[in-house]
Amino acid sequence: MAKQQFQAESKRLLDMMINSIYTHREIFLRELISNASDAIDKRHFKSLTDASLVPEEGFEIHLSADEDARTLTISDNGIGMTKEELEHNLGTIAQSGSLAFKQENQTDDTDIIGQFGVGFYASFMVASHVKVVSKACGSEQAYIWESDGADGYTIEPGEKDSYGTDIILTIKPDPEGEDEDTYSEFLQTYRLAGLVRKYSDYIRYPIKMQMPHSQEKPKPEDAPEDYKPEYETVYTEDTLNSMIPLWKKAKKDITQDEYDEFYRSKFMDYMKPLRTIHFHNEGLTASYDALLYIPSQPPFDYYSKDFSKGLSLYTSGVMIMEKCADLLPDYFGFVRGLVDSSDLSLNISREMLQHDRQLKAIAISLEKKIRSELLKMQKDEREEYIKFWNAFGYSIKAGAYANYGADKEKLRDLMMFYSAKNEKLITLKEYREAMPEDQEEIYYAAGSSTDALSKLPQAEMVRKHDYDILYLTADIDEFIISQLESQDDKKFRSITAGDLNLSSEEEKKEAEEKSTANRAMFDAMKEALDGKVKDVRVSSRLVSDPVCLTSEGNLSIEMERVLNNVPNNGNHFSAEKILEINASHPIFEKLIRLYTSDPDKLKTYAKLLYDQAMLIAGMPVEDPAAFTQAMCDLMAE
Ligand SMILES: Nc1ncnc2c1ncn2[C@@H]1O[C@H](COP(=O)(O)OP(=O)(O)OP(=O)(O)O)[C@@H](O)[C@H]1O
Repeated sequence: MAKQQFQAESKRLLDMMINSIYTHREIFLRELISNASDAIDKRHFKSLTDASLVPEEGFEIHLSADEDARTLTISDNGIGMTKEELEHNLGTIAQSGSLAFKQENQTDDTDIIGQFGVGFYASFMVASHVKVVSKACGSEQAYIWESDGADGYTIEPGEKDSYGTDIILTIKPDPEGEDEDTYSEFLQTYRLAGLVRKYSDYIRYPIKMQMPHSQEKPKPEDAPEDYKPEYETVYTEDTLNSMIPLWKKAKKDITQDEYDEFYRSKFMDYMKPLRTIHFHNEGLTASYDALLYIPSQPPFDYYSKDFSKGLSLYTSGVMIMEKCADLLPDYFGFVRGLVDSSDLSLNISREMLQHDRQLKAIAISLEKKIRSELLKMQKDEREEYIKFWNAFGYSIKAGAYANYGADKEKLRDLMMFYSAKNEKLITLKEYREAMPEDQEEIYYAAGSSTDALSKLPQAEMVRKHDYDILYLTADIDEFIISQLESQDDKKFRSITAGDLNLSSEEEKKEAEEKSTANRAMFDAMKEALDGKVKDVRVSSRLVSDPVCLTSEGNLSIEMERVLNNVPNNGNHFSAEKILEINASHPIFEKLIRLYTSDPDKLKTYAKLLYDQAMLIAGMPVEDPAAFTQAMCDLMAE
């Protein structure tokens, strides 16, 4: 048969595949074994309705290596491939028959691994020639697919006794002159057995291979007195994988490396997980094993609507749902892993599962466990927890804010905010516990960065009292804080809103008197600001800075900025702003003088002071050109 060309894109892909997708060429074996396991899963699935498809010998995968011929064969008694399937699945890279099978059969009732349609081609990283002999279940005829790599493949009729597939790799010759990085290792039984244990230990079907063992020869009857035992190599067919899924093994028998490797291969993450949570739960409605991971970073689409959360759901080691969303609340949507419960019926349909009482009970206990593990991490491994918080804190905060704060109490203790005093993230409880006796409220300031917030004029008075301030730098923070209202009886209070009650009665009285005495001047300034502020007055909170903006009412200046920045938002939000002037700053005397001598200039001063206060508050100046012009005019005087 004439050689067929891979599709043009496939050629390029194949080249990429061989040279760049995988860093370790040894993973070709994992890919081929996964394919074999998928193929058996498919036959297994079909055999549920057609008993004739159950193989007499049982489902199994076989490996055999021939060092002389330099061939490695991976055989399975799975579903096999027809001529068309060989053409379609192996002639087009990125064509996954396994994905199609799942879609056609509308089933998740299998543990099928393949989905991308690229794994098979990893063979070419180690093989110069690949031969696939396959006989599809129910077919009379077997077919042979052969290829040397990028220049194409052939398909011819062939001979095969039983259903299934043999993949025969001709292992590349070792490069001359190099003693490392050889290919021959992939012909050595111990190396192959090691790879199976490393990558494919949890494959549910036995992976068998003839393994050499050294055995003492029987002692001859006429053995001399000084007879020394002799040994010979015998071969036995061994099962290489433990088959017990990783999560079914005892925790003490699993190393962190094994957990990590399982995570990486199952969830396609090249980073190690931040935390592994493996536990068994005995429940009233359902008992289960769970193996959960907290990734070290969010997947690229985590904060988009394309992301779908969920845990794999197994019943007795068989996956019945790849991503069961109901097992995780949205705010813990970053958790990856699986749950295995033999209490769920195998025949249960997906629709039924979604409303299942057992499933709900599992979800509730999973949530509790995740929360308590996170709190444990927060307490005992703060550094790790900060990593977690930086990666997924937004998810927790959004969860606390969603649904009018329905879940906020569950999430409160997990939250962290930046403490000005400690110069690091702390919990609300920690803030509360460290509060001095005389501190009435929990202070916070919201803005774009901790640096900008530390320079807020309003912060000086709070710091003078030696009170801590939480710097809220994420857009959502202030909304959450207002939803949380208080922490252990102490209310949250923005340092830029309302009266902080931090000045003495005397100071307050003095400020009020000065405001009243200069009412006419302040009204003139307010008028010059044309509705931008609700009032101009003498400040009782400023220490050395000349001006600041504060707000009254529920909307803060920072909230105004956040809300107005929401795209396609038809409304314009406006906080009730107060321009506060420091009466002990020389500018105050100047304003008084201008009020009588040059009322027009007072207007310019009012606008400039307002713009400056806006800038300090991290807000844009409305008319930068006018602002600059007024500044320059003043400078030129
Ligand atoms: N041993 C096999 N028996 C039956 N079909 C197979 C076998 N190996 C591969 N196939 C078919 O070839 C397809 C392509 O395999 P390939 O390994 O390239 O991709 P995949 O397994 O679908 O996805 P992934 O890239 O995620 O592993 C599979 O989906 C499957 O339909």
